[in-house]
Amino acid sequence: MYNFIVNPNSQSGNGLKIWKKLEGELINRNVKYMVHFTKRPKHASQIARELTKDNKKTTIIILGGDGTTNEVINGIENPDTVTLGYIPTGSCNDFARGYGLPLKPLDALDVVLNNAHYIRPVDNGVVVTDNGSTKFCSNGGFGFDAVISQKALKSKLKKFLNRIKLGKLIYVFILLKELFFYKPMDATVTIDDKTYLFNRLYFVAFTIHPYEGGGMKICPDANPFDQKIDLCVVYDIPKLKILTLFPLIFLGKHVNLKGVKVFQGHNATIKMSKPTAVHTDGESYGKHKSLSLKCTPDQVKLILNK
Ligand SMILES: Nc1ncnc2c1ncn2[C@@H]1O[C@H](COP(=O)(O)OP(=O)(O)OP(=O)(O)O)[C@@H](O)[C@H]1O
Repeated sequence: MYNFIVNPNSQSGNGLKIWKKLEGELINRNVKYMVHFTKRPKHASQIARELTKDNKKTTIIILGGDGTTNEVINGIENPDTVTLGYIPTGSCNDFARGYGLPLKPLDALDVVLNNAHYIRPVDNGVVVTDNGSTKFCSNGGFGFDAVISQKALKSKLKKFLNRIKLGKLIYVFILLKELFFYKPMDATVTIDDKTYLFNRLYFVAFTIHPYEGGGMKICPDANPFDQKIDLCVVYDIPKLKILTLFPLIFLGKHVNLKGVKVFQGHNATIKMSKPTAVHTDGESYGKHKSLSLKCTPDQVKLILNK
């Protein structure tokens, strides 16, 4: 039996339309399922908690964007009893990209339902701050990239752009506006006991798989099965050069440029000279001065395309 957690509001309301199409397919194929609609932010965590609290084997299929996937991961009580499937209906869908899953919902449903798939334990990260911790399944950011993501979440323009299937453009608009005001800061980054000092740091992106922000290969060599966190630090670059950097990130060609450093490790600690924005999977995690990162030892299993 499949438990579908559906965010009808993903991609600014398209989630519901997509679910209706998929539900027709489930009925045609005589598939046994239950559907649980999310009714508000964080509700996906609550649903996932309810579905997994009794330690029985459960299959959960997420229909939503990266934010919904983050909420489900954070709600699951006993990760090793859970098999996850994923139908991307968000505006970024980096989780699907990171695991080579189809971006078209009907094709993604096919991966879940057909026997031509395999199931593998996958990495999830955890961010620990002074105020608590949260898990992430794709990526996060500390600094300027988190400012962009937090502003995008509040943007009314995002809704409009999603409606005309250009949701990703919002990040370009906000980048251009916020870059003008952003003040880079000093920071230290410690990876597996080695500490690096950065001046004029813009942001540290941290990832499980290569993708962030709707297809940017921010850490091209990240491997979602290696129990390591990958980091990309951007620092000490003139602001105008940052603009030329972003198109290169889509191709993963930024990593050897001056002002960009990529790292990989089991543990990382980042300390900023002042509190700054944090995002996890595109969702806001407030402002912090320091945080630590690692992969969770307990892994969920994910249905993957052969
Ligand atoms: N019924 C609902 N009404 C309003 N918001 C909801 C509802 N259900 C979930 N949400 C919120 O919707 C937000 C966006 O969801 P999600 O990230 O899945 O889609 P997206 O923003 O379109 O995709 P992406 O993260 O890939 O850009 C999440 O923060 C979630 O908490």
